[in-house]
Amino acid sequence: MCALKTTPVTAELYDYLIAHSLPADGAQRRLMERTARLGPVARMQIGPDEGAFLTLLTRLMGARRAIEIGTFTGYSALCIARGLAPGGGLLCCDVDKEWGRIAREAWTEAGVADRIQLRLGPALDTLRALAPDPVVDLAFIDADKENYIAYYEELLPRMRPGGAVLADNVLWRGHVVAPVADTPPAEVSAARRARDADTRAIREFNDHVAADGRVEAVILSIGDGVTLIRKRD
Ligand SMILES: C[S@@+](CC[C@H](N)C(=O)[O-])C[C@H]1O[C@@H](n2cnc3c(N)ncnc32)[C@H](O)[C@@H]1O
Repeated sequence: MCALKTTPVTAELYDYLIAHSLPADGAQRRLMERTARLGPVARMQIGPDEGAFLTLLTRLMGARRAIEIGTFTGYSALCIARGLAPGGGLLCCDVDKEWGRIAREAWTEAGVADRIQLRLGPALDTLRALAPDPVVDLAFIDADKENYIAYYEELLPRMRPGGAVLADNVLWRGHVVAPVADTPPAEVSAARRARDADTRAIREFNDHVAADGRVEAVILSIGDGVTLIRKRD
């Protein structure tokens, strides 16, 4: 085991790091408030710290072509769009029309709607329909966990050398290191079975990326864990 060098984040420390990071603008704050009113499902939205990270990384890379898998009400997309180079564009993939409506309203309010295209439908279909050319600068995977490897395998050939794929929830609230039964007892609830299936999918994804010689990657303990994956030159 390695010596633990990561500072555990308390609620107070979390507020502190948000207060000392690139602040959310008015449109981003209003979208977070609008999403919070949806109830427990709002948990799916990334936090403002991860949002600031997405904006800065997009800007640092000078990204012009970006893809997002899993858009929900549009917050992470807004963060990426905010960092795009002039003339850049973001293709968003999701299946939910109502959340897409909220996202489009927020993007319009933020003045970035002209940079974002939302495709409603299974993201794998959307990705497979894209040209195979390696032109994408940045991709963000944050949708159904069982398809993470499939999304990654569709995205990677389309990334430019040096391009970055980011994957969210790779620590899965710590379940990646918790025991998961391969054949759960009959009394285990459907919710628990779904969570275990997602845990297995995330573990397989993490193993897949770590063993992939085409890329170099680091897992960052931001939010629920984000892997930053760079396609080798
Ligand atoms: C965790 S949420 C995304 C949160 C978003 N990135 C944010 O920070 O606000 C996951 C999203 O993936 C979408 N999703 C689930 N399965 C999908 C699929 N097969 N194709 C496209 N989107 C899917 C869901 O509708 C949901 O909006």
